[in-house]
Amino acid sequence: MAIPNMQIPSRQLFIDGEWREPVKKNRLPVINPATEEIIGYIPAATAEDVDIAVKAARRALGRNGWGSTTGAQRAKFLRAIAAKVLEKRPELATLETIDNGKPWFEAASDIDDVVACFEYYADLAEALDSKNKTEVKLHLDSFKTHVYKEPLGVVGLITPWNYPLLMTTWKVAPALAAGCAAVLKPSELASITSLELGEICREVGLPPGALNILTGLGHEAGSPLVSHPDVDKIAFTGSGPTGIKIMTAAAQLVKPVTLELGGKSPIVVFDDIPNIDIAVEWTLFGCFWTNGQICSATSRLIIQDTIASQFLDRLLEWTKNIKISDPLEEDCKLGPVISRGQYEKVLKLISTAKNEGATILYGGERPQHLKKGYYIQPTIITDVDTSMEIWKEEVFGPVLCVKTFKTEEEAIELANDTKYGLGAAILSKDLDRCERFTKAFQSGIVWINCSQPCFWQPPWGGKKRSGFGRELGEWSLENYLNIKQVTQYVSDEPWAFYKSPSKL
Ligand SMILES: NC(=O)c1ccc[n+]([C@@H]2O[C@H](COP(=O)([O-])OP(=O)(O)OC[C@H]3O[C@@H](n4cnc5c(N)ncnc54)[C@H](O)[C@@H]3O)[C@@H](O)[C@H]2O)c1
Ligand SMILES: NCCCC=O
Ligand code: NA
Repeated sequence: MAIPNMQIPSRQLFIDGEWREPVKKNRLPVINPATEEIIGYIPAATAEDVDIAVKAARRALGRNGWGSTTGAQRAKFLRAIAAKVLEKRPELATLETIDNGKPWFEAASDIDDVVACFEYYADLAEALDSKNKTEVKLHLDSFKTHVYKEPLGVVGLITPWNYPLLMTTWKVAPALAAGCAAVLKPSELASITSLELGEICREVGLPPGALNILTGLGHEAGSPLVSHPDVDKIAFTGSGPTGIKIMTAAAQLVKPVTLELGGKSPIVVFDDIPNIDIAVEWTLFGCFWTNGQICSATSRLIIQDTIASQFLDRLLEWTKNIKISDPLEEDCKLGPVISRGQYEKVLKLISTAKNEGATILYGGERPQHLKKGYYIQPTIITDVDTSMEIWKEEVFGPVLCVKTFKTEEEAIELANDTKYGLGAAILSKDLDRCERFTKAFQSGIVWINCSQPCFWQPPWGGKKRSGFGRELGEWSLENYLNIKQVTQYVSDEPWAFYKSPSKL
């Protein structure tokens, strides 16, 4: 398929179903990480815009628009959004690529997941109609109790830059399916496709205020959204430090949050793997996909010592074969990281690893053939000690660190030697061993004989410093529902707790 060339559309904030200029009229530059050039501007929302958007969301819940829809009616809008996204797939993929830097074919695949997600939550929205009032059997006949599942209210959705439209969809689709009204604040480093979702919602006639999109800086737009007294919940995906700020601010209002944070996930490889090339490819994919900017990246390779030398030799051959290029080029498999800040952060982590005594087995620098753009070679670091920063800290770039082990106990200890708990992978022919590791891994996600495949039906999330709450599947719908107990006294007899005055 020919990759379309695109200029990024000039958009405003999307509030109450229309495009509106920010109150302070500020805008932020959009930078293409492959060229370091400014390719456009996005509106910069501030607290004043947040208040306007939250009021629009609240109105949407109250009037005969969004607030009184059935699940079946909401499903129609979600399916219409899915159809429009599919129609615009090539253009959205190109916009994603020039804004985020991921290879075009990866961006296109993300768009496919966006379509599937909206369709999936349309089905769940429809099913909700028969589940939003269910009886709970009691031990007494004098009462009848029902449980109502109703929209939680106005929800604030704050998303990162690594899968811009997909992370937006992971929140917007279930929130709308549940009947909430949403205010979305995408990352200022990659907001373009989220704004295009606003245009798609406008084109399909989503009732005004159901979805509002505010682009802008975290402290100028995200923070006021978290602290706004008329926002009922915050769903956040991003870094640990920001998650702590958000949780602290939300706590002042006893506001519920879900936090999908960072990770430093392990991939444990045993010497009984039936095919070394298959294992090597999963190891590469687990760390270098999405230009290495994956929350669940298995960025710590823990390899059995009996196979380590042979495995690393093969890993090197595969790594040298990765095509690093402008992400709009066919067959690009590694593009630039998102920004100059991320580029410098990743290189600093690599240089610290070297200074602490680790060996840069491969990579660690800008590719020679790419003089512009935030490109970093896929990097493999060995002779790593568990005290080193490279072992402990999330890089969020194409950097794999390696340690060997002799016994299962040692492998499990190394795997769990992290403050995070998002994903974990094990490659072994012995499925009983894989079951033992599945139980031993301190994580929310386990991959067996693979790494990273991510589907919209099962739950996604972690534990420890990777946050809490689960997205995707039916779990995500629950994030946006209020569970209400309704108990009715159905007896004609007096309650008779107090003596009736007539009997005194
Ligand atoms: N667990 C997951 O599913 C998942 C997915 C993607 C990324 N991440 C994590 O996100 C990090 C990288 O993403 P990032 O750089 O965009 O994270 P980030 O924390 O810098 O920003 C995430 C979002 O939060 C906003 N924000 C920043 N400060 C804020 C504040 N004080 N109040 C409210 N909002 C604020 C930003 O504008 C952005 O929209 C990595 O640590 C990665 O592991 C996790
Ligand atoms: N494959 C989706 C991973 C989300 C975190 O980065
Ligand atoms: Na960008």
